[in-house]
Amino acid sequence: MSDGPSRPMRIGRISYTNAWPVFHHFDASALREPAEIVSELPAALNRKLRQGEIDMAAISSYAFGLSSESYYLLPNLSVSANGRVQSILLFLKSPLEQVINGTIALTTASATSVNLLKIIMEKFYGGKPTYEDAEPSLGPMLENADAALLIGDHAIRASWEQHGYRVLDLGEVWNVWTGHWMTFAVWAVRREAAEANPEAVRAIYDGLIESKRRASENLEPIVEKAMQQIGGTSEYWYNYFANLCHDFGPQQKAGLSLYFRYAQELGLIDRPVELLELPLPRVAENFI
Ligand SMILES: C=C(O[C@@H]1C=C(C(=O)O)C=C[C@H]1O)C(=O)O
Repeated sequence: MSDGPSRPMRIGRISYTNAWPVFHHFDASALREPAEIVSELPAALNRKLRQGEIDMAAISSYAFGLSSESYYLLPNLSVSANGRVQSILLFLKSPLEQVINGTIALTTASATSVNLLKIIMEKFYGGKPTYEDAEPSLGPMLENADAALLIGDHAIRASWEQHGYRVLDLGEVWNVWTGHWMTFAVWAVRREAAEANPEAVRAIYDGLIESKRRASENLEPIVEKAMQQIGGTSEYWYNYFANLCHDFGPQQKAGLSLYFRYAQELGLIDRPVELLELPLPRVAENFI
C-alpha cells in the first residue's frame, strides 16, 4: 500500500455547464485518498495546472498543446462537438467582411476558442483582425469592437438576449470548413502527479468516467440544475447536452490533431503536439 500523497490531490473543475456531466456525480470526499476540487473558468485552470497549483484538471485543449510534454491526457474524456456547439459564439456588430479585418474582443476565459477564431479568421477567411482581450460581457465588449467572442455560460446567456447581432457558432464553422469534430477541452494530469500518486490518480479517473456514464444514462438532474442556476428551458438544455460529446475517441483526436497542425502553421503553437494518454493498467476483470 502507498502512504498516499503528502497533500490532497487538487482537481480542477471547469465551472461552465459544458463540463457538468463529467463532474456532477463525482464525489471527491468518497475517495480513499484525500482530494480537493478547485472550480474555475478554463483560463484560470490552464494557468493553475501549468504552475502545479493543481494536479489534474479539465483544461482548454490549446493549453494542453502548449504544455503537452508535462501532461498526460485522461483517456476518453473531452468536451467536443461535431458541428454546432451553441456556446462558442462570435457576435457580429459589423458585417463579416468588415470583421475579418476589423477589431474583435476576445473573452479572457478561453484559450482553445480564441485560437480557433484566429484559425478561422486568418486561415479560412483570409483576414487579419486586431484582437483585444476583454472581460466576458457582450455590451461592453462591443462598444469598441466589430465582433465579440464569448464561450461557455457567458455565450449561452448572451445568446438569449434580444441583441439583434448575427452570431457565428465556431464549432459549426470549423466543421463546415474541415469536416471534423472540434475538441474544446480535455482532461489532463501533470506527469509528476501521475507518477507520484498512480493509485489516487486512477481512483479519480475512475470516478470521472463513472460520473460521465451516469450522466449519459440520466441527464435530468443536470438539466434541472442548469435551469436553476443559469435559466432557460429543459428543451434548451437537453438539446445543448445532446450536441456535446464527452468522449475522446479517434474522430475527436483527428479533429484536435488538425487544429494543432493549423495552430502550428499560424505560429500559435511552436511545435507538434503528441496526444499522449495516461497509461492505464488493465483491470483484472478484463481477464476473467
Ligand atoms: C464548449 C466549450 O468548451 C470550452 C472552451 C474552452 C476554451 O475555449 O478554451 C475551454 C473549456 C471549455 O469550457 C464552452 O466553453 O462552451
